[in-house]
Amino acid sequence: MSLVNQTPQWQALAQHWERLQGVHMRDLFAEDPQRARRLSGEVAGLYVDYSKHRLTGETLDLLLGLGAAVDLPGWIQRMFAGERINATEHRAVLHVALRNRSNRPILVDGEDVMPQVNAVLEQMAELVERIHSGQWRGFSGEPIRDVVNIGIGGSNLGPKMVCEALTPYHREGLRVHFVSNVDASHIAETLKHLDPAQTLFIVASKTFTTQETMTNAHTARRWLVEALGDEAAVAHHFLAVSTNAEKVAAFGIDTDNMLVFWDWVGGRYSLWSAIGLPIALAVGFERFVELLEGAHAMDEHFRCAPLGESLPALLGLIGVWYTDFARAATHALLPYDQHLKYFPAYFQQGDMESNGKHVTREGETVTYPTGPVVWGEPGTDGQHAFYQLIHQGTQLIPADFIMPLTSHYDVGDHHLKLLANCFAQTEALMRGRTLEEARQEMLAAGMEPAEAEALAPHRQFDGNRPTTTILVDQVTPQTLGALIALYEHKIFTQGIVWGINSFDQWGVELGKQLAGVILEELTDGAVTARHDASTANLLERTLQRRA
Ligand SMILES: O=P(O)(O)OC[C@H]1O[C@](O)(CO)[C@@H](O)[C@@H]1O
Repeated sequence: MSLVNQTPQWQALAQHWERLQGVHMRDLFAEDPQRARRLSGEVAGLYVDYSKHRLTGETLDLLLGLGAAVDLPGWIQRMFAGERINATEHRAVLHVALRNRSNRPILVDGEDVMPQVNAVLEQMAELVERIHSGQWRGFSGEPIRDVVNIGIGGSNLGPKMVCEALTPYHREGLRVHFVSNVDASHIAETLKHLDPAQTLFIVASKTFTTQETMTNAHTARRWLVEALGDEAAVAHHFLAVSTNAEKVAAFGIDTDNMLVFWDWVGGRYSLWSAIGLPIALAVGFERFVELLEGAHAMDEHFRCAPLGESLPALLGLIGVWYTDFARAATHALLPYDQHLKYFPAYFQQGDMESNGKHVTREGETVTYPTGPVVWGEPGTDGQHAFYQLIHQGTQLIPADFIMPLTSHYDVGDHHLKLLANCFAQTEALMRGRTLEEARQEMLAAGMEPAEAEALAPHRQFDGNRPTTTILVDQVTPQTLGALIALYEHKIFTQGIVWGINSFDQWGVELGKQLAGVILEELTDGAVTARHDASTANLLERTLQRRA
């Protein structure tokens, strides 16, 4: 296929944006009392309001036309059918199989993957039971009290985000920690408080070659063996989750203590696999299954709903509208739930590693923006930090507000205040405040007319700033599963529209390769490779100062 921006559907959207950019959402709401009802939907416990967007029925028709032009429905079917849609790595993309609670056969090269998926789930359930019940003993016979997940990127962010999000469901008696950074402070500070005799490490790495993870795993191993005085202790204190049995065995972890997953599970889509073991340990295996169920409900919606009713597809297409036509460079994720504090970081990897691509699947350079910069913080902290720019800055920042209607913490009127803030922000971002409104408010408060006149431009807000509001009754394993799957499929939708491969990550390779060369130089104390003048100078200076 040629570039998507050469299609008539794209051209029509570009012209449509020209016409629509002067239109204010206030007027769209005033013209259509049914707008909020029409532009919202409910799936798998999520209520999604996408009415506060700079779009009309015509915009949606054009966007859906674009989705049809790139054969989005066909690509969805290809993913669910186990086709090798990750062409640069010759892999299927089947995180949906990991949570396929219907057990419908999903074939890769003619083989149903569901029996393997179910076998690992059973293995996880048994392991969790053994650890929770105290049957699993450490080398000196003590039960496990602390679990340390050692992994990075997709082998860290997913389980860490979900464990934090489900804090109200945590079981007593077992603490789960995460170590990812190769910065020694991360592992040193984590281990400082732990008793080796009661600590279990999960070394989580799809490849089992990642420098940071292997370094941390070796440090943990040394710490354990030094404390317990015997290499044999490793078998009692280390589990591995990986696709690479050979490397696991080479590290010294008994492959009986290994949980597998498969090359058709992308790292950033792997929390549903055995990579989710820390989640099952933190909240119990039944809750982990509920998480899978929530995601499965969203998967079924994405697989079966017509594009015009598919919430992930609609959110994806609306995202394309802003990225490519309104030229918004970033997208904010703003969860109004303290325990969703890692949600933006999780989808930084999810979105930016997936859609931060500059060539199409066929290798042609794109001439339109692809994945936006994703960022965010929980409300209300964000309100007191960066919302100023979202309200009155010169950049257009579409933002998602994620709001549970009830809290797990019944404390005074905190939650009402949180709700009020969330709704107030989206209302203010949409409506803004005109110059005249700003003036009148100040005069009504008794301000001198001259001062009111001078201040009015500062207190005026354009509004017309787009937001999506996602409501859940409560953050539960099910609603969280559905929420994550919603975003995964949104990212998929956008990758298909942009014609890119959302499932490889070649962009992280070069840095890794160069780090290998530089590490050797730093270890040997001599700069021998060819570097640019800046890097060479920095390395020389580092070597001198550390000598
Ligand atoms: O699970 P692994 O193989 O250690 O990889 C960790 C992470 O590194 C990356 O390859 C990026 O460097 C991610 O895609 C992945 O999630």
